[in-house]
Amino acid sequence: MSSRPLLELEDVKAYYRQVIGPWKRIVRAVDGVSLKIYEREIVGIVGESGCGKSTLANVMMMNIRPPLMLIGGSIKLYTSKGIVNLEKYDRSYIKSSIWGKEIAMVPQSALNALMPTLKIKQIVYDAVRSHIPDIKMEKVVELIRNRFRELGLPEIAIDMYPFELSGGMRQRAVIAISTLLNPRLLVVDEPTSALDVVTQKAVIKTFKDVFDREIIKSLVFITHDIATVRQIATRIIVMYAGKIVEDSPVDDIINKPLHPYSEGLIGSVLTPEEEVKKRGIKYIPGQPPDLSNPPPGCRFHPRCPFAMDICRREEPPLIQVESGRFVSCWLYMKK
Ligand SMILES: Nc1ncnc2c1ncn2[C@@H]1O[C@H](COP(=O)(O)OP(=O)(O)OP(=O)(O)O)[C@@H](O)[C@H]1O
Repeated sequence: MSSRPLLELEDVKAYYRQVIGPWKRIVRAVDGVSLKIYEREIVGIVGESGCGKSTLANVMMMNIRPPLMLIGGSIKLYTSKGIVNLEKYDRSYIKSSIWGKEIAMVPQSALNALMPTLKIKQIVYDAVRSHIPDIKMEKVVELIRNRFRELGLPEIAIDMYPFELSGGMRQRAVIAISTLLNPRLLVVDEPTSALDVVTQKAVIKTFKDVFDREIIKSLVFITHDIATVRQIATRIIVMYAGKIVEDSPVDDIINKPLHPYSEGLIGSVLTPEEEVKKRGIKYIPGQPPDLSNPPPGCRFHPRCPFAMDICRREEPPLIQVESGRFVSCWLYMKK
């Protein structure tokens, strides 16, 4: 990992406005998140369903549409031409100048979102034209052919319809397509959840290839599946109820998680793994809070076996406790 940042979020708050019949409520899906993604790293963002991972992915892309609202904070992208504060630009500028070229995303639904009536090359042509309006089909086909060849995908797939490809091949094609213009940062949301274990490995290998061949500089991999992400990530960020609770290098967090929630999460899903098995299965009692009415203080305190008075009253800041390790927990604050 280099120390050159690619993306920096500072105190970002992104909330949904929900209207259910006569009731209105605000869901605080991303609530005061600060993080940096550096060049040449693969960052896994993990947490239970509903903790705000997909919302954070959309915030990183500045893909914010109602009912999601950006309430505050800054999203700084370090591009090849300088720093761009994404929150200051409108959607059309971001779409034409940033997406695909500087930062690209494979959303959760990508596997099924490919238009079934169009061949892969036509889908790619339409997508690339939204970034480069005057590009010719021949040029796009040449780009896809080269990229498919580079990533070991069969070139024949370019002339096929999405339904003619297997799930794994479709996901690998999506990776090839989304990195066609060599974006510096690729953000992927649950890219392997719908796939069987063997196919997951092939998809992970494709991510490794785009990273190792420096087609992209860095990768953000969002998932609830720690077992998969640990095969590829260099750093893990754990989210709980719209906030970051821990940010640590992958081996450190697996061997010695700092936050009680990280320990519970890793212990509940990675128990076949030697280093985790020694600590035993950790069960986290209770449910994550309703994000329209989160508890005061630390949001994890109602489920935390170590909760103290201060945890019920005051929100813990995210502090550095060791080199490269950050945690948001009062247990680590010096008295
Ligand atoms: N379009 C929406 N309108 C209102 N609330 C939403 C919307 N999308 C998500 N939410 C709420 O925002 C919170 C965070 O959701 P988000 O999808 O970001 O979590 P997640 O960690 O990605 O979950 P999953 O793993 O299930 O996709 C949840 O409480 C969810 O119900």
